[in-house]
Amino acid sequence: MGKYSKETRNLSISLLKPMLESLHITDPSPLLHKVTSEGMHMMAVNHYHTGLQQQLLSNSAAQIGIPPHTDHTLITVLLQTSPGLHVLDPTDGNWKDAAAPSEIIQGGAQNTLQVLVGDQLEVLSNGRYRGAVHRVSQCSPDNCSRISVASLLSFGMDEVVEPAAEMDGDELLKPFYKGRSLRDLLDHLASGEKLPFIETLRIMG
Ligand SMILES: O=C(O)CCC(=O)C(=O)O
Ligand SMILES: [Fe+2]
Repeated sequence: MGKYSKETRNLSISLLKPMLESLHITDPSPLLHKVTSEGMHMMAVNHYHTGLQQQLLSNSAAQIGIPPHTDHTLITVLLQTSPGLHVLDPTDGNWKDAAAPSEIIQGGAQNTLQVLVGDQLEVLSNGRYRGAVHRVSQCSPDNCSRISVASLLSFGMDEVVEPAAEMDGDELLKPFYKGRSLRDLLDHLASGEKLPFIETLRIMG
C-alpha cells in the first residue's frame, strides 16, 4: 500500500501540472510547490461486501453504495476491483459507468485507474475544470464484493483555496468562487448543513 500510495501521489502531481498549465496561470510553480510541500494526500479504502449489506438490511432499509457527491480534492485517483462507479455526464445529465465497456463485459476493472477532478481544482480554475459528480451503485444484497481504493490529493488543511489570481495571461476579472480551506469544509460538515460545500462557495451572477 505504501508504494501504491507514493505512486498515485506522483501520478496526481504529474497530471496536475499540465492541467494548471492549460489554464495559462502565469507561473504554476508556487501552486505546485504548495501541493508537494504542504499538501495532503489521503488514501481511502472502501470495502462493500455481502456481510455488511445484510447487516444494514437487518437494521434498516439502507443499502451499500455512495450517493452522488464530488470529492473535496484537487484530484482523486481511484482503483476499483469491479464496476460500480458512475460519473454524471454534464453534457446530457446521464450517469455513465466509469469502467470501460470491455471491462464491464469481462466483469472487472482491475487494470484501470479513474481520475476525478475535485472541488479544489474547480475553485482554483474558477470553474474551467468542474468537479466530477460521482456515485457508487448499490450492491446486490446476496452477491456483493467490491473494493475501491481512492487516492485523494488536496492542498493543506489551512490553505485558503480560491480562483488563481492570473489566468490566460490576464488578471482574473471576476472570481466565481469564495476562498475557503479544508478546515472550513470540516466546520461545514460538522454544522449539519445539507447543501454540498461546493455549492456554498459558488458566487452567482
Ligand atoms: O467506491 C468507489 O468507487 C468510490 C468511492 C468514493 O467516491 C469516495 O470514497 O469518495
Ligand atoms: Fe468520491
